[in-house]
Amino acid sequence: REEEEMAGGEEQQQERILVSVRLRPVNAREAERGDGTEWECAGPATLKFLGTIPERAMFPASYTYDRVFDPECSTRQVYDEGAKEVALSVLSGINCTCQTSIFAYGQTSSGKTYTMLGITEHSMAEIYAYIDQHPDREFILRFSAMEIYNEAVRDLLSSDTTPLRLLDDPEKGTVVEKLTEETLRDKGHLLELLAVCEAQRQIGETALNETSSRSHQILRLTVESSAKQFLGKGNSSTLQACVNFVDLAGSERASQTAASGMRLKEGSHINKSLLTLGKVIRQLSGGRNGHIPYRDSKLTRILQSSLGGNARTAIICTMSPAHCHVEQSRNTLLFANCAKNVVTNAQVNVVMSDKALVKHLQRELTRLENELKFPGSASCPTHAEVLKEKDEQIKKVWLVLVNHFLIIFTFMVTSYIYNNHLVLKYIM
Ligand SMILES: Nc1ncnc2c1ncn2[C@@H]1O[C@H](COP(=O)(O)OP(=O)(O)OP(=O)(O)O)[C@@H](O)[C@H]1O
Repeated sequence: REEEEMAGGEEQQQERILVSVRLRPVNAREAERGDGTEWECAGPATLKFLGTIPERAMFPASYTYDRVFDPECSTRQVYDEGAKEVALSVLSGINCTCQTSIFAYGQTSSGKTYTMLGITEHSMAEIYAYIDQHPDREFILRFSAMEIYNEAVRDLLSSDTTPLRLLDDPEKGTVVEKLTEETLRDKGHLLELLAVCEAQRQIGETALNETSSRSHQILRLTVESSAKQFLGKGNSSTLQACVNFVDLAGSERASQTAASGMRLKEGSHINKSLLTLGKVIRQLSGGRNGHIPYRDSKLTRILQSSLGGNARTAIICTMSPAHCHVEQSRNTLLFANCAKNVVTNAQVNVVMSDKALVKHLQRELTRLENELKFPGSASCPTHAEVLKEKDEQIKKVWLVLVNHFLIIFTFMVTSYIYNNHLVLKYIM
């Protein structure tokens, strides 16, 4: 029955990016400097600028998002109210050709990694809990991980540090060539791989953060599921989806991070790609007119489908409440303001086998023929009208049946041509 309900396949839902802001507590360094708190949460969705500096008077006094979290909020609460809905949509078949993504964005030392670690853990735990509660379905989970360090893409599940190339695939968009994809045995296996990623990621010390992430990290979990009772019978359909957990490197001021040499170079790459991300978001928030500069950075190329189009996305913007970071915090909020105006279209997709589709249509035909033979209800005015209506319905079903045969045939011919002749373009 579940398989039957899935017939028809695709449904579009227009929605906005879910945007929340998390204030972290003042840290020891900021407290030592005697830096006061410049921001407070005035309700569940409003952030207030306390405006203690006269020259900041032109800043907006308050900002509204889907949710704001004060320094006392736990990561669990941030997950529940700012990410869970998006993360778990991976289980309802939001299409894999679109991207379900959760981003952490903010200046260096504002709490992105702290937040994303928790969000990833909670999401994975709930995905596995869901799998345990659905023994009637067969799940296949695959995991991959990459980082973008100094504009080079690196596989975090491989010890080979050779930069990976980006390819333009006509169907999937930008794909990372030769990226390792592990099929997960169980939750323990996933935790092992997460630990490998943590160990492999580029971390460095700056004046603002002892363990500053020097790269953008993208963890990707792909979930495929089918109903067990239909498996191997040729009439099964598969739900496919994937979710990205994106921990961006933080924007930074060289004067504040006291960066020089290697750290300075890293900082300039980070700022450049974040600038492109900002431009893309700004352009998208204006209704996607004109050129959108996705190709100006590896980050925006890889995340293109998460940002516009066929996507479901949550962004958690992290902020320090301290006085010394007001300028950077304001930039973060400007980014958040643009992000909340970006509209995406999530498609719920079911990959249905040809046989399943034909069977479904045949069953519908039989049902209509039976209704015609045994008109059970007296609600129709005349027998002739009933017959005419049923005739029309049968014609329609036949038309749909013929159409689907044509689509399947065209698809098979196109696949044949594609497999034999089409070569992906290689573009770095
Ligand atoms: N909400 C929070 N509650 C308590 N501690 C936090 C919170 N957010 C961040 N921290 C602490 O602040 C420090 C910096 O956090 P984190 O490394 O997550 O920042 P970041 O934004 O990822 O920085 P970078 O961009 O430099 O990598 C860490 O020691 C972290 O434990």
